Amino acid sequence: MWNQSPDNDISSDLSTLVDDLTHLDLQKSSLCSTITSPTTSVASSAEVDEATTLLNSISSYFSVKPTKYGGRGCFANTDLAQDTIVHECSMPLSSTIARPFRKEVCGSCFEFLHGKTLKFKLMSRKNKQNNSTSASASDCSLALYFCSQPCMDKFIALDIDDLYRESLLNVESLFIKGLNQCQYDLERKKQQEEAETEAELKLENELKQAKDIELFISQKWQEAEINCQLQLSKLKPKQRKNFNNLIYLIPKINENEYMEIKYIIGILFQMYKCDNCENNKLSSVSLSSLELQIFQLLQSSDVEKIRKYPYLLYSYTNKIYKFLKISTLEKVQSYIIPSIIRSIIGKKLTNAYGIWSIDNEPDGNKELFGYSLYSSASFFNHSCNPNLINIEKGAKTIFKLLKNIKKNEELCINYSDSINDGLEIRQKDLKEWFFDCLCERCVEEMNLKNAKK
Ligand SMILES: C[S@@+](CC[C@H](N)C(=O)[O-])C[C@H]1O[C@@H](n2cnc3c(N)ncnc32)[C@H](O)[C@@H]1O
Repeated sequence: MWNQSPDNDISSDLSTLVDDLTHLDLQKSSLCSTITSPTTSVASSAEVDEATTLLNSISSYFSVKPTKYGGRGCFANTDLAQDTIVHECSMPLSSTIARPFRKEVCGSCFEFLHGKTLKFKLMSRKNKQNNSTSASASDCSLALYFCSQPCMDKFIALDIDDLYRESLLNVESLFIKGLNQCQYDLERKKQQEEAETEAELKLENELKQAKDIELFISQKWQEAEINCQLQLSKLKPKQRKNFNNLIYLIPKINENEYMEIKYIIGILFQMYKCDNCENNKLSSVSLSSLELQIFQLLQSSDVEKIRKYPYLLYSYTNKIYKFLKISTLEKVQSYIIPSIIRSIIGKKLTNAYGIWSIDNEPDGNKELFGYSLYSSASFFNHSCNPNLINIEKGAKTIFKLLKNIKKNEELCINYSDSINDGLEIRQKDLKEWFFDCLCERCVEEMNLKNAKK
């Protein structure tokens, strides 16, 4: 779904500087250390038990268990009646809105008022501090938008020391600065674009030739870390604090990358919050802490995605990672290490839910505003004959049974827009989630097709 090619823009080719990847001294917070690399996790039996307990705390209506076609799914604990609400998430762990809709879709409840600019604006508190490290410091026009005062208040209440607000405004400001920079210096823009295309193609070719693609991807992430550290090490600690010295190191990002960075910042903020909030008995903190623990158990699909869209490796490592590493506020810096950012991106790929306009557009078209991640709602598999539906009510999402269900039956939603189509179209559509659909309906139709041959 998020597969458009990134723009060609600023980058420096420092990939040859990497000699020894093992000498990285990476700091990890308590939460970071429990997030394993997306490809190299070997769980102990105690960890497996802990994970099972956690997954089974999601709902009393179902248990998360292995499916016969691979991976995990949700299975009814008892017979259940149609219309039972088997799961409910009050808000996502993180969400992101596409840039064109940032003033029109509420930052709290995702309300969209037919394209009207929302009235409630939250600006940076750092506007008056000229020497701040925040990029949003001098730009009063930057804001986060909400549909109502309660929505804005809710956002403020969930924030800590304005960290989330300032981080999001930082991204906005840097995105705009990147656009403006190119506008004024067309020659530089052209050169940068050419250099970037070249670096991207080089990486794609190397990727195609790599014997071990997973190892290659891991190495590129480590190189990205080293490159960032190298660039930053050229600045004195005092210089690093002045945002104007950093701005030229920050890659220009495209709109997909902008959206992804905002989603990542949301997760990083939740990590910071859970690690640092003194009063973690607050219901909002304990709720996100649970969702965050479940988040660690989600399936990651970055290798499959990069295999299909090789240009994304460049986007992830040389743009998104670099942008985060150089621009992100100090408090979340310790979370910006390859394993964490890679894992956040990888887990989004097959687990995020689209944020859509409600189905009442005059022409019947739904518009995609962005995406959100609800960890505890990420274990429902797809079926072309679903027995469960997810209903979005603002930022809240509920899961309701479409049929009566027998004990041990799998609860499945519909991921695609093509369940009314034939087998081939459905299978092609679902390939975007990197799987061959093995739901009962597909298996039956495949068997029928094979019998006719
Ligand atoms: C949101 S996750 C669902 C939970 C996942 N099975 C797990 O173990 O984490 C989506 C992924 O589950 C698998 N999946 C979902 N529905 C499937 C189906 N009908 N047939 C085969 N695999 C499916 C695919 O790997 C897909 O990318």
